[in-house]
Amino acid sequence: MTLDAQAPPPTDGRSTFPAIAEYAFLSDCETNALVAPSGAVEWMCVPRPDSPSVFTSLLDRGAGHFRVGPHGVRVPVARRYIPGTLILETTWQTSTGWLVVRDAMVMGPWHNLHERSQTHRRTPTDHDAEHVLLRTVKCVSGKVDLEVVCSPMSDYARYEPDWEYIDEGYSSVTARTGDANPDLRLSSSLRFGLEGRRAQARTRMEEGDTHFVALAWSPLPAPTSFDEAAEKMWRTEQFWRDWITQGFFPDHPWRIYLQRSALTLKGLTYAPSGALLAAATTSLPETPGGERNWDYRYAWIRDSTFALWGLYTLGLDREANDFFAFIQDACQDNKQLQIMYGVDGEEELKETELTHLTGYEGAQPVRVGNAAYDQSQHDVWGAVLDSVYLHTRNREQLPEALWPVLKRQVEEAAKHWHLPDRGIWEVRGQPQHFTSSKLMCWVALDRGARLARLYDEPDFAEQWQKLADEIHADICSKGVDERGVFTQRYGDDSLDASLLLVPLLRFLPPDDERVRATVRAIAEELTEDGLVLRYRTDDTDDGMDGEEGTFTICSFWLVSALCEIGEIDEARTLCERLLSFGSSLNLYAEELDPRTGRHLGNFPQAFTHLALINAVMHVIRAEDDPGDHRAFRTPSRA
Ligand SMILES: OC[C@H]1O[C@H](O[C@H]2O[C@H](CO)[C@@H](O)[C@H](O)[C@H]2O)[C@H](O)[C@@H](O)[C@@H]1O
Repeated sequence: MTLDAQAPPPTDGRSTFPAIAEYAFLSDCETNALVAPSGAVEWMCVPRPDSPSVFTSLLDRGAGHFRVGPHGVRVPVARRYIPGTLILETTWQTSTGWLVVRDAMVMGPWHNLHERSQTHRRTPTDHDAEHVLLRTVKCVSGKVDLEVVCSPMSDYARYEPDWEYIDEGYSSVTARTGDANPDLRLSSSLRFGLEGRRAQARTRMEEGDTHFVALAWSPLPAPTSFDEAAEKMWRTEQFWRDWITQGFFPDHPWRIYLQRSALTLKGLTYAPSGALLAAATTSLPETPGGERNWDYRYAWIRDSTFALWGLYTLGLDREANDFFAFIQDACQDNKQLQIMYGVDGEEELKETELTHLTGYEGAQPVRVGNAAYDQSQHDVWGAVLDSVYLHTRNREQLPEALWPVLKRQVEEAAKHWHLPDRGIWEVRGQPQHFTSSKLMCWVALDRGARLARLYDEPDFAEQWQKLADEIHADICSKGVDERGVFTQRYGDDSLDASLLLVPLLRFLPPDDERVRATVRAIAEELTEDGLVLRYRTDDTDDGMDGEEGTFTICSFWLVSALCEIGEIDEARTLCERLLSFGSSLNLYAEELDPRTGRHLGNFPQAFTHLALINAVMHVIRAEDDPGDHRAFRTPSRA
């Protein structure tokens, strides 16, 4: 694809792509966007987060962007989120003045007042996405030349939209985007010129001047004046602050990391259905220039239920209701639970390659869809059962309509636990007897039996408990090597970081020698510069070539597991190090290169943020109660 002149290419061999961790994440809990430090939105998919993208510079420098910033300056002096929100504030200094830009995806009041929503399946709340990306600008000192360039390319940059003016003036324009995306409407206090595939505006701002630019993709009204824009920005700020205020955050220097992770997880929800996305992007490479590039814009049962665990730990439990309703929808008419779905419950996520895109720094292929959707992964039933048990026990309230669905999941685990599968890491090699898959089947039977007791079904409770004990014994005899370390798969001594879940899911108590041996072996033998790999790619047939970075969820799991076995100082040191690797906005991708600190893989990733919450809370609670380092129990794991 030809380079769109969004920035002159560097002449010194540097990448033209921002580092993955430099992107800011915006969301309205319906769709999301990534903003580069230059002020360019380089990734946005509308109307859904898994729709074709309309700005795709993230994956190809010539594939569309939307920039608001000063003319001639590409690097801001500061970027931050307005505290407690997903509103980005970028401060610019030029040779003549200072400019502050705020970016948000607008949240407004519930708007389906006279007719019901076509998209929302969950119980209406007081708020709803307004389908507007809003950018407000203020010159705070001197004079600054402001530049706006909106250059969308719809359908993953396969289609160049036509721009046209909406009325007699210059301030409202529409991009006709073809069939794959809704038309885009741009309204502003500025005057647009239409130049080929771009709508652009330029003006000289003086101290105290304000402007706004709003990009809308639905018939909902966008602001028509700066005052209206400021009011929408304020409402959005209130929405996020009200949400975060429902949580419990310890008075601790690490509070900001917890809040940012919670906000990121909330931003990865898809409110209309209750789904949670694994990440906002597709195909950000796990290996620089490599082929381990996947589409994460879907709802994995595993990632989602773990995310609910993270939110729950902070007292944020309302998202669970919507997700359980999503699962109930997915299983209606006795359908089998899949390991993942589209955000509106789509069952088929056919994987294809977008060969017209260069890929991030040349990493190909760029994939959309995910062929893992029809894999058998035997952790799925335990993930759901554990999540429901966690919420049920502590609310003392049983989700009755869900009980028949849950019973079926326990039965599935009972039927399949002894068979090989693709495992928690979704390997594309041959199915194996993965120990962590069997561990999660034990979780399904164990939590199923506990729930059956709560539902007063003693026969099921007894039958499931018996099988849980059998699986437990099987794992302890075949999934442990002669050193007493839990191994990746039966009959093989390879290590796997998913076995850090053994203490976290209460399979064995933390003072069991096998737990200590496993945690120590992973800490010492499955790390690169102290950060944890999922597994060694040379002893695991995952169907791919090349190496991968350290998997950050696993590094945070190690922090939690070290706390469990009483190694609090080591846990704190590792946690501090991991927190220092966060982006300047405290966001995380899937993986880290421990030598360079470079983030790799999709971004921002729910897995990493949910594990950060659990790790940080483990350390904080262990510090609060030094006499009993094992005082912390995740709520369901007593
Ligand atoms: O390792 C190959 C697999 O990588 C992806 O899976 C990973 O991401 C999922 C979503 O966060 C997560 O649930 C899983 O545990 C991870 O291994 C990819 O989605 C797969 O298609 C691919 O086979």
